[in-house]
Amino acid sequence: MGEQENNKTGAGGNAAMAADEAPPSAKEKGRAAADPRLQGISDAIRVVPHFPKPGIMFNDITPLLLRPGVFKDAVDMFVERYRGMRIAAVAAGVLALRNKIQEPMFSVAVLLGEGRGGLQVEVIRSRSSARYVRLACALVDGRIRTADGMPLPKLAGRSRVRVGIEARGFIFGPAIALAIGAKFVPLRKPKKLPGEVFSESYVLEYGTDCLEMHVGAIEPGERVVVVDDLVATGGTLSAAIRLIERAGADVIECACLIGLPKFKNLYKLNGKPVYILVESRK
Ligand SMILES: O=P(O)(O)OC[C@H]1O[C@H](OP(=O)(O)OP(=O)(O)O)[C@H](O)[C@@H]1O
Ligand SMILES: Nc1ncnc2[nH]cnc12
Repeated sequence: MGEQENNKTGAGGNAAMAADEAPPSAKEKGRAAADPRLQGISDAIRVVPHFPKPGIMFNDITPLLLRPGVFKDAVDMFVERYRGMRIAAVAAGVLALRNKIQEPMFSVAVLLGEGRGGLQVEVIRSRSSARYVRLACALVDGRIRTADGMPLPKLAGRSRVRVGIEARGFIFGPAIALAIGAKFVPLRKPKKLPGEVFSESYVLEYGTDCLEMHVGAIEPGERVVVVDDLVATGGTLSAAIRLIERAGADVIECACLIGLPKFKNLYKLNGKPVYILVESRK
């Protein structure tokens, strides 16, 4: 699967669309551009030059959090986008399953074969040292084949999950999750979660880091939206997407309050779209 990215700004600014997706209609663009809440959100973000190190224009969301009306506007805009989103029954992408087959750390999938029905994969997912969950499925272009007759809806799942990335993602994620009736799954920095974890390293605008997620927090087939305050290089979101896909779940979209224009169109999110409310002012 080729990597492509898809930025959608709530401000209606230069959206770069995935090749196979229709561009937003003039009506959609007009509605987004006309939303008066976006100006208030943008104005409430403070840009601090040379923090945390020289050359970085730091986008500080704390002034926005001091203004409950603006904070609520930001949460509401995400809630309005995701509340009515129809959840399709797809367990995981072919890319994710192929990744699992190649990854010794998560060596839980075995390729059974490839036929007219698509790719047939046996997934054995470790939940704890004592217990294993065994699933067999085949996925190609969203079509699912079960190898042991497991009913499709049960395999695919229909639950909604909202994932928040430590630490600023935690500010927005739970509020949005509660409003849309989704569970909230924290992705944390290393050595914070007590249970068995998946780990992913990534590169930041100003360093490197690692994210962890509890094994079992997200089930195969669950549809997930990843929330963070800001996307710069996209390294954090990419790591989050990899973690979630390793759990066999499907990332529907990434949602960020702020996008940094200097990285626009440069980050690779495994073809996952990112919905951005406002672009950084400087
Ligand atoms: O697109 P990227 O280049 O990955 O950068 C974006 C990430 O950087 C910031 O978090 P940071 O790691 O500074 O930590 P914090 O949330 O704990 O403040 C921000 O909250 C995003 O998570
Ligand atoms: N310029 C920036 N401002 C705030 N958070 C960031 N995370 C990565 N780059 C950032």
